[in-house]
Amino acid sequence: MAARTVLLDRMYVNGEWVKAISNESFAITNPADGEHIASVPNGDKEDAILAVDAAYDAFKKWSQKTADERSHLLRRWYDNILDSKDEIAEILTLEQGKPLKEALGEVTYAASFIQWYAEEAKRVYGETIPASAVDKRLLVLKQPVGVVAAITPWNFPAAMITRKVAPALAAGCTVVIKPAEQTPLTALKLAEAAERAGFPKGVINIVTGDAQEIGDAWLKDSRVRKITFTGSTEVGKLLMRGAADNVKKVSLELGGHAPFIVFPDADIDAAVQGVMQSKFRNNGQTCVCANRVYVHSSIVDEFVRKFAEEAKKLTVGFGLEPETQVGPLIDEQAYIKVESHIHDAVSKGANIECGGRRIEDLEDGYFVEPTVLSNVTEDMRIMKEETFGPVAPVITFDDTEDVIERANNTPYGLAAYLFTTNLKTAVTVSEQLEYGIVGINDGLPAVAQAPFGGFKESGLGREGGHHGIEEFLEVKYVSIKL
Ligand SMILES: NC(=O)C1=CN([C@@H]2O[C@H](COP(=O)(O)OP(=O)(O)OC[C@H]3O[C@@H](n4cnc5c(N)ncnc54)[C@H](OP(=O)(O)O)[C@@H]3O)[C@@H](O)[C@H]2O)C=CC1
Ligand SMILES: O=C(O)CCCC(=O)O
Repeated sequence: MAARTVLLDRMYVNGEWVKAISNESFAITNPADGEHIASVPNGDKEDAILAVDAAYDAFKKWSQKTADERSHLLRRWYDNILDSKDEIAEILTLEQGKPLKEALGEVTYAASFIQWYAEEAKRVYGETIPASAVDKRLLVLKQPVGVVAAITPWNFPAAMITRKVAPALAAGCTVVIKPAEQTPLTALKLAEAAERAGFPKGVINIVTGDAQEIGDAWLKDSRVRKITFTGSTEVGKLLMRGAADNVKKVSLELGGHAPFIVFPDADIDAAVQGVMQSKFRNNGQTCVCANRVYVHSSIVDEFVRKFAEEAKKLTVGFGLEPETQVGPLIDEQAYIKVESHIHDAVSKGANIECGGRRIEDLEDGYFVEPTVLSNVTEDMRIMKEETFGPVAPVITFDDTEDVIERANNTPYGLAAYLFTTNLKTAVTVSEQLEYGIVGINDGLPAVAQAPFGGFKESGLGREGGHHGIEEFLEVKYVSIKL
């Protein structure tokens, strides 16, 4: 495919498009073919601090604006993103690899958070509490926490930003953002759309560059009052430890290891459709995607046959080609993990029902055939670790209590799925799963108006819905003596 160059070589700080103070930059490449598509500033500690200076200054006025004023700007940002959605989606595909149709879906999904929080900005209600003295009045006010630092991953370069930034801005906070090194261009396009909407300078700032330097600078800066992060559990823990030094608030959306359970009474075709959506969305590089497929032994043969038939039909290729349904993995590291999970499973007795190999014709990127494994056992690595790739291990169960225990036997607790036509099974099993999100006969549960987040080591706090804005609000109690 012909090389494409994108002209986005500055980052956005204090309402200006700037280079790094060091004047250094780093290259962004297309994961499909390794082509250079842009260079962006390699920001460091100094750039990170300048961004906080800007956000801290802007906070004074932004937090004093009426909810209507903030709502109006958010709404304009939403409109601008939708007006540019084709351009943003194309850049997203170029830097991230996902098929253009999925990229367009992500841009629309990303915009939906801005639309939702443009409305929710107007519903930050306080409380009055009955006093125990006639001459007292007790009030509870909700106030913005202050400057928020958002650190985001490469798998959803648009939605993971808006899901954090829209509620923060709606609450009256200002933000400094560090996008993933692989996918800063989508973030910069979002900033362009925000600039056109007319946000005051310093309200939204994006610093591209060295993760550790920028992250450390923000952790140490006591003016940053909240860290909100999506990414690996390892980095999430590191940020949580760092945030302890000046007791910042923390929201973490970390790894997952979702069980997908198919009961004997399930509609098998619906379950196959659900697992296809859940497993192969973004090539399996999604923290909520099915990572372990538990199927009742009485229906496993039919399920595996139909699942493998559907997986084989998927067209793998370059995201900008219209027929593509599955793109490349993000990088070599991702491929090494996926390959090792397949290899380990096969060496311990798993059968490859379809896929299982890298696509050699597309050797400039890491393209892996959509893979379904059967005859899987609990001792395989894929049953314990997040794969982040297009591999579905199918394992059998016979007993409901046993499958619940196995599904819960993990440090993760983000999303779980169950397919059944029995109402009692649906209700009782969903209640017992130790997960923040449960899809019942639904492989795609996430929407802007619902809370997204995990139990256990999958994270802290919730994004989306009215819960999402609370993460950016302090509670102030005011006692008035008359
Ligand atoms: N929950 C989820 O949605 C995601 C889960 N993952 C999981 O994590 C694995 C590794 O992916 P990876 O991209 O390395 O995830 P990381 O957690 O390393 O990256 C996520 C974000 O954190 C930043 N970051 C990395 N190190 C630091 C640090 N010391 N201080 C501050 N910020 C930091 C990254 O910056 P930079 O890119 O510049 O390094 C990026 O912006 C995946 O295979 C997957 O299992 C990954 C992405 C998303
Ligand atoms: O992998 C992630 O963290 C993004 C989840 C995408 C979604 O909102 O479903």
